Amino acid sequence: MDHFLYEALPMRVRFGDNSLEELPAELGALGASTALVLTTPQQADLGEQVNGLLGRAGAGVYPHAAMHVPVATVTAAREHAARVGADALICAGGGSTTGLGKAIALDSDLPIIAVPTTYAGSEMTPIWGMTEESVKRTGRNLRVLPRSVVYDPTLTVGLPVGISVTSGLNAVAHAVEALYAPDASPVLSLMAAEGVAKMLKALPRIAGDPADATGRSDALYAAWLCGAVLGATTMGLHHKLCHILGGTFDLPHAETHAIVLPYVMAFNLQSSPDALRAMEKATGSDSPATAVRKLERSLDVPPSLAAIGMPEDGIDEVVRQAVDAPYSNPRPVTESDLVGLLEAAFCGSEPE
Ligand SMILES: NC(=O)C1=CN([C@@H]2O[C@H](COP(=O)(O)OP(=O)(O)OC[C@H]3O[C@@H](n4cnc5c(N)ncnc54)[C@H](O)[C@@H]3O)[C@@H](O)[C@H]2O)C=CC1
Ligand SMILES: O=C(O)/C=C\C(=O)CC(=O)O
Repeated sequence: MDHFLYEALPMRVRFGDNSLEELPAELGALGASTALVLTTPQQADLGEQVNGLLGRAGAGVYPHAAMHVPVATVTAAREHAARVGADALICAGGGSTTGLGKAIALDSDLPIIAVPTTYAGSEMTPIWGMTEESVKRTGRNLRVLPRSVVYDPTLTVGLPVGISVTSGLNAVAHAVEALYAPDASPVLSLMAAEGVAKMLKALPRIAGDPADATGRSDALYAAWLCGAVLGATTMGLHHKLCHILGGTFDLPHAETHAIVLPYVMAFNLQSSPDALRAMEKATGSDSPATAVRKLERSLDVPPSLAAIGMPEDGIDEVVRQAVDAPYSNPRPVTESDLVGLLEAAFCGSEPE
């Protein structure tokens, strides 16, 4: 057995269809009396539903969460939470909504209950992120870790197939990087491999029928596993590139992850035999990067970074930022490696 350190994160999870109804009990378990519900503008109706469920404990809905957590949005949200006297936050939505709650909690210590409706996995991590002047900063702090997570697969049925697929691949990316992280451990690797296998099986089911109950439940369970391993390990090259791409060009988070993933897998897995073996098993292929890319093409994931709006002359800037402040990685990364990888992802050529 390897030598490793495993640190469990303190958190409660409720999982299952209609578990949203158990939200008031979760708020009670926190000892909170007034919760502000955060959503994106697109999910304001869900916010109203959640606020209604809370009865007198509902402090209203703040429907202004935005992708990549702009600092100006955080400042306004913090002021609003203080104004309404909230002593807890409910984040009902995807990673953007959880991210806004975390940014508020970073300064205020307000406890968070997350009700995830995508597969991003932020609800399982102490990682926060904020974007200012086109630069995304991230950090880790246990203050932002949700105290409780309510996973209700019925809330994901309306997630459009396109976002379901790319969000699921965002989750897979967390697991891939956890498999070769410097702080990987056997327990986390089991969770990561199971998360990948379950997610890759669930996505075609969801694409075939967005209301498929097994597909939705398995995908959300996989998202939990993948988010948990992201929260417990150090991110590598893949996440670094996606954070730069998202922050610098305001590219959509999940699509960016989905597009970049097979290229980083092709680059990194050969340097980590254990991760390679786990991914071969999880994908059922002796070429996991090709298998993931093939699945993406069959599920209509945008084929390239160019297709989601990255400017071609942006590659140099991404390389500069990635070299300036690298994340840990199993394989040493040179500038010319990065240029090659980004050019391939930009054009959508086959990952080598
Ligand atoms: N800190 C962390 O550990 C992590 C943070 N993130 C952050 O999360 C953000 C991206 O989150 P995502 O979940 O990919 O996207 P998102 O939260 O921006 O959601 C994408 C869109 O889908 C809508 N939506 C969400 N769930 C829906 C549902 N069930 N039905 C219909 N519409 C729905 C949202 O309202 C939004 O318009 C990024 O800022 C990223 O950095 C992502 C992963 C981990
Ligand atoms: O890139 C990811 O999916 C994981 C972490 C983050 O997005 C960090 C953040 O909250 O910005």
